Amino acid sequence: MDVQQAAGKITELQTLLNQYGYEYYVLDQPSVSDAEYDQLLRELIEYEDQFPELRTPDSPTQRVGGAVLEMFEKVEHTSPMLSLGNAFNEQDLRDFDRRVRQAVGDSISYVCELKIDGLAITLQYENGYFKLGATRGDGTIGEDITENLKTIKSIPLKLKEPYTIEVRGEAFMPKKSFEALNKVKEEQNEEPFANPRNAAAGSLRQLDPKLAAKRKLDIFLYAIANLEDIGVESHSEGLDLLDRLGFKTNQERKTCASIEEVLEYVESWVERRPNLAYDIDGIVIKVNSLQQQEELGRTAKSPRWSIAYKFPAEEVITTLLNIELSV
Ligand SMILES: CC(C)(CNC(=O)c1ccc(Oc2ccccc2)cc1)c1ccc2c(N)nc(N)nc2n1
Repeated sequence: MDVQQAAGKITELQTLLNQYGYEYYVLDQPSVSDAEYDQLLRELIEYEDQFPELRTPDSPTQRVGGAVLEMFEKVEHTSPMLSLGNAFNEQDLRDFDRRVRQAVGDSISYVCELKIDGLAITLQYENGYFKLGATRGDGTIGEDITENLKTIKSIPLKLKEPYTIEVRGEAFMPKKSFEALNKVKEEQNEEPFANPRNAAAGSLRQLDPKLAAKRKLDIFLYAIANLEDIGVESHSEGLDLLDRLGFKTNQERKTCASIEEVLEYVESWVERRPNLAYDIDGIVIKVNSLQQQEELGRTAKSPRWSIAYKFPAEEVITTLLNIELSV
């Protein structure tokens, strides 16, 4: 086979495998069996080994490529990775709503999102290609963990449109992956992880990407950092754009027209939380209109247009139950 024919075959396999990977890891709607996917991937690896000049950065074979690192390089975020103020009860949420309405008037729409219990990360794309991924760090300086993030199959190596965009999200370990990992650790007499968040943090801190790849991490994206470059009017429009570009966003989000609706949404998740495939530690509420976000502004650390409602920590409930049972 000459290089022209190989180029055609490689492009066809890369496109097919990236589409199958998107359906499986982002949409959770696989259209082919694992066996068929693995067979096509083996074929692509063979072609790329024969014609290495035809290997491209977005090829699915490039996900677990990185060498073992000595350390992680520091990286300065183009815009700060802000943190969220907390609300612990209904009154805190009503106070937040009152502050918002005093500042921007009464025609408000909120977006409610699950607060995934993982690690905040940022992903930078240039003309649609994944360039760099980093941890939050102190909000201004993080660590470059690009090679480890490439092993997360739901992170696209190439977007569906050639955007230059920086997105923020939460990397996490699904509950099933956490239980399987701890089972192996116990079998090997190793210290198990206390919770999926610690397991995800430990996995992303691995200097060898091959170890990170084994940890089956996942991600939900929840913000665009360079909104001024992207022409959207609302936060929910921004999230729909992320879906269109091929990112994985959390589909449980809900646009609410009032704080009453927000309170109902929060209440509904107290019961539904145990059935989720991943841990959440709260609900994030954001003012939807970007113009109103601008008017509300931010403090040095966090936006005034968003707040995180935190569920009571579960261990507190268990402890209280134990005390009650023991008396
Ligand atoms: C709202 C924001 C803080 C992200 N937004 C930002 O980090 C951010 C960063 C610069 C911004 O604007 C600036 C641009 C340039 C300079 C300064 C600020 C605006 C928002 C946030 C934080 C944590 C979240 C979480 N755990 N779960 C969900 N679901 N959403 C979350 N959202």
